[in-house]
Amino acid sequence: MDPFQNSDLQRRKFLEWIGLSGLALAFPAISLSGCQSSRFHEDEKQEFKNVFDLEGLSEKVMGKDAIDYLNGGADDSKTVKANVVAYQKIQIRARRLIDVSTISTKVELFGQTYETPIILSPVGFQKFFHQDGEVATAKASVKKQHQMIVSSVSNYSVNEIAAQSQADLWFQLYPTTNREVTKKLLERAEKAGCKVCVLTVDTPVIGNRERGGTTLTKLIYSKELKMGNYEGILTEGTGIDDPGLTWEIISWLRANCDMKIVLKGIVTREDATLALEYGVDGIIVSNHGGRQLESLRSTIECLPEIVEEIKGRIPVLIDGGIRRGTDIFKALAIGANAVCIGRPFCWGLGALGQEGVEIALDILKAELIRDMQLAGTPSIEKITCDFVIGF
Ligand SMILES: Cc1cc2nc3c(=O)[nH]c(=O)nc-3n(C[C@H](O)[C@H](O)[C@H](O)COP(=O)(O)O)c2cc1C
Ligand SMILES: CC(C)CC(=O)C(=O)O
Repeated sequence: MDPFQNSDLQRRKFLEWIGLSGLALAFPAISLSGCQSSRFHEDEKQEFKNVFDLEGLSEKVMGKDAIDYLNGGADDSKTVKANVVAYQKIQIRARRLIDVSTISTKVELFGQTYETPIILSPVGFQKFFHQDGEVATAKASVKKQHQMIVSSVSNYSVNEIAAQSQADLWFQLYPTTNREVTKKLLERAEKAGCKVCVLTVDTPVIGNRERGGTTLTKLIYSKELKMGNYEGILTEGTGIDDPGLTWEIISWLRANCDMKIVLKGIVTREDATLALEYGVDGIIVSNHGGRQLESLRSTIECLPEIVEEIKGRIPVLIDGGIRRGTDIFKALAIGANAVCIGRPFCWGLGALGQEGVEIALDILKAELIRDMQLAGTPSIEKITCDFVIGF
């Protein structure tokens, strides 16, 4: 496994891939070497029509282990596919002759206004995709004004990411089997300025990642790709997933941190009810991008019963399979307050570092805005269930 990407190779492969290898000579200023400083010629950016173009490039420049780890799911990846396919079954009901000359994508979550409803899901080990890892992602999220959620198993620590990017981050927590260690993780996140703790509840054990083989285990024990948040605190025998976790964790978190608590991984009405009873601040409808339990429903199929149960009392977010502006539109119409994306921004990161993440975010936001114009919904609040059918 070679975790560190060769930037010159990325540049050469990129130019070959888009059939512009001549540009290397014609535009010496267009450089991929040292991805942090690379800037793309506008014409080159046009080559990325959608996030799948970034996926294509990421497959050319990342190693096989990294691609398998990123794109793989549990067992036969049926739920990975279901997440994507389910959006195609839903259709949009557009309204006509509505002034869409100005579009607002602003949303309010946890008492704060966000420029867009598109949030970056927590994704671990981002240095495996690009040497600048989570710092590149965070810089792109700041520049493009999207919220980023930092994974517990990030390579850069939450503190390093915040310091290098000036981002206001949310922190995703995998509680360890040792509460003293978990407490220190929370302290680190709060010190880095995080106001929201996203507690992932779908990982009592790690799913059967057949496609990636032993890659995830190697990542967890890698000396080169260390897990920054655990530096100096992970004690011998402490598990980073806790099969003994129960709803009791919510009151423990309340007692041990001041962050808002958002549950990530809710897929049923019953657990939405319990989330309300335990007083969490929000939920993310998620099946971990199909990486944990195989044969779960797609998340967009889970959303209606959860929205019905929550009745607007706390924000409901969703992730899994979102690849197009129309997918975002459909999720918002069915009742999500915001959406999160995982693999699409990682394709950008793997392909081009920070610039690639920016391109992925630009593409999805531009698609959403155009779709809102075409559907006749000038603001996010206008996107209601009257605008979709077939869910
Ligand atoms: C490579 C990879 C690593 C992930 N790491 C984490 C993680 O550390 N914590 C977590 O809660 N979810 C993690 N997830 C799940 C994502 O947060 C998210 O739920 C999922 O990627 C959404 O589906 P999508 O990739 O189809 O957009 C990971 C997903 C991927 C693809
Ligand atoms: C299970 C974690 C260690 C990483 C993760 O969330 C993932 O690979 O999906």
